Amino acid sequence: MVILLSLKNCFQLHYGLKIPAAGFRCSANSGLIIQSVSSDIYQNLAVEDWVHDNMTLEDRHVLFMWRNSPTVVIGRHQNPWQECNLKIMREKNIKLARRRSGGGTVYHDLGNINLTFFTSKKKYERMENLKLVVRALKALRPQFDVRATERYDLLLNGNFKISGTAAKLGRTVAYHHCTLLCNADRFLLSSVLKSPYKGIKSNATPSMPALVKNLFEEDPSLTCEIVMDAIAAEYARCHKIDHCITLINPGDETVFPGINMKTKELQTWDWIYGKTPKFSIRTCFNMVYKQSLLEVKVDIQVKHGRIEACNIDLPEQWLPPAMCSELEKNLTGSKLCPSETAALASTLLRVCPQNYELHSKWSLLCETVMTLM
Ligand SMILES: Nc1ncnc2c1ncn2[C@@H]1O[C@H](COP(=O)(O)OC(=O)CCCC[C@@H]2CCSS2)[C@@H](O)[C@H]1O
Repeated sequence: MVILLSLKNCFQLHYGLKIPAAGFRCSANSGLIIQSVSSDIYQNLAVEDWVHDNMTLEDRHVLFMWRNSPTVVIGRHQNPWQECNLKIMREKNIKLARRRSGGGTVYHDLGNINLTFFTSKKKYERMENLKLVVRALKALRPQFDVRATERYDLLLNGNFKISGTAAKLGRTVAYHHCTLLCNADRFLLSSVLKSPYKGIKSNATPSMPALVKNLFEEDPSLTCEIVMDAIAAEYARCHKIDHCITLINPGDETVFPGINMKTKELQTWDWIYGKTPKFSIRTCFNMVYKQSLLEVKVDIQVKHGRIEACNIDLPEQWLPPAMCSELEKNLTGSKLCPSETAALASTLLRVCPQNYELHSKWSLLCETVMTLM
């Protein structure tokens, strides 16, 4: 059963909020199932942050179900340049988000369900949650062969990953969240989760690529709504609560005071790219200029997503060293970001000697450096 309640009523009736909420009353009911009406990753991750930061969950638990428009979600300590193809993502309008939990990189679209299990830190139990999902799927289709692994993935037919897990343990509240691949675009998934950038050295958490499959490849008659309803039913049965899904709007400040600030923070360049652990790129390009081939070596140190040091090595007779140093100097301190580099390159071109050949060589060099971003 799905009901559209204002969460103000719902949370205020059922939950202890740390922040004061007018008319707050706490009922004996100990569990709640909510589903987001938004398919925006930043808003949905903000709901997780909000519940984590504002709710006291002693003896209470919440299941949050949510789906997103096409997005790549990296773990808290990951490097997006190392994990995904940022160029394809920009071309195809696929968002990039950094979540607060650790672990690897996954692809989301409306064919992927996300489940967040909130509990007190004491009651946090990833395997129990995954078993609940397995039971729900078995209740729907008893023939499904879905099992949880030691690393908390769900595998279909023993080989194919359909779910990945990550978690965040706060001081008192914890959450375990996982994906469930139902009918996501597998072609996009594999093309965006391949990094084209070579020569990256970093201590960032690497992902563990796996063979994936969609659950609906086993039974195309299923829909995400049917699956979410089955999971809600099993959650309700286990926690002895009503099988009722409360729809929430993560943009509603009257229900989630302060949530829009959280959403904004998750959208910032400084959070998504700037939180990348320090890394270096050492690579070599072959540039073609007037039918001749020349080699460029690039060595870049990146800290907080910004170029901390940069060395570009190319034949002196091709470009005056002073111009090359000018580019290095200007790149230092700037974001590892193609639009910032493009703006910087066009400013530099305006002040560079009015010589057609030098202009085109410098443009080519800037474009080449931008392919790293
Ligand atoms: N949506 C989805 N579901 C399952 N597996 C996926 C998915 N997308 C990619 N993959 C596969 O998992 C590996 C990465 O596995 P790895 O084990 O490195 O990482 C994870 O599983 C992280 C799960 C995070 C879950 C959060 C829940 C809500 S927000 S994101 C990737 O290379 C693909 O092979």
